[in-house]
Amino acid sequence: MPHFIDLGVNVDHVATLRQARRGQEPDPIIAAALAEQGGADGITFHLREDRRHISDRDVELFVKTVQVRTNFELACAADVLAICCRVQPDWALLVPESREEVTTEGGLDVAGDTGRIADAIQTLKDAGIATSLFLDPEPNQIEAAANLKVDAVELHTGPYALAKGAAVEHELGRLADTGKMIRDAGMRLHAGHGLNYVNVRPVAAIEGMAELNIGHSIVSRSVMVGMREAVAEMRRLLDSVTIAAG
Ligand SMILES: CC(=O)[C@@H](O)[C@H](O)COP(=O)(O)O
Ligand SMILES: NCC(=O)COP(=O)(O)O
Repeated sequence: MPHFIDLGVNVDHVATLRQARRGQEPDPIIAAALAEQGGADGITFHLREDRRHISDRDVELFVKTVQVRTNFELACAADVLAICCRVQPDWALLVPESREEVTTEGGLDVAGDTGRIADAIQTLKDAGIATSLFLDPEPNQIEAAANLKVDAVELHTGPYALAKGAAVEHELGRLADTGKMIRDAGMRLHAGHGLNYVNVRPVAAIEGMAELNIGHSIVSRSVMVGMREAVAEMRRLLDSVTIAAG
């Protein structure tokens, strides 16, 4: 059966460019509108504790202006959690954060959770926000997520994106195996991190893949061809996988 994959466009790094001069442009709000015109099914944004790119102002405006799904990425930090519950995005994706990291390095350790993640999930649920966890493709993590009854798991595709040679198939296998666990547990299967125009199709072809969240590669392409076209190119790639799946 063909499956139609939602494309979530992460506009964090439009804000990275803006923050390089601490100015007003480029504006991620405008980028999000152009991404929608290019075919985005959702807009993803990560309000980090250090506010290195997306700002509180951006988040307030996204939820007022984005016409497709809003996906608010955050760590289990009380202040950001409170902002998320107040602005009411459609989705919240809990991710790990450390100040020293260049970008997200691994998935949440929900299997080793001492209650902090569970409490954050309940807070989000009480606020009526759909919940997703950013996890490594590890069976114990998926089992722990299923026990917490989250709406989706976003598999961390970073190791796949960095893999070379035979390791690529191994990483794809990990994603497919844990992807089946996620679907069997009744959760939506999402994936993201490090996906680009070259490596995306095998991940998109994983059975039951419902959504891919892609940011850095689309923003990078948009510097050359514009955001609308960069998103449209990625949209065409994902649709070609659906057609091939027939
Ligand atoms: C969880 C993930 O892979 C990204 O959505 C996250 O936003 C990466 O952090 P930066 O956007 O700060 O690189
Ligand atoms: N959750 C992954 C995401 O939103 C985008 O990650 P990347 O494509 O910027 O690596």
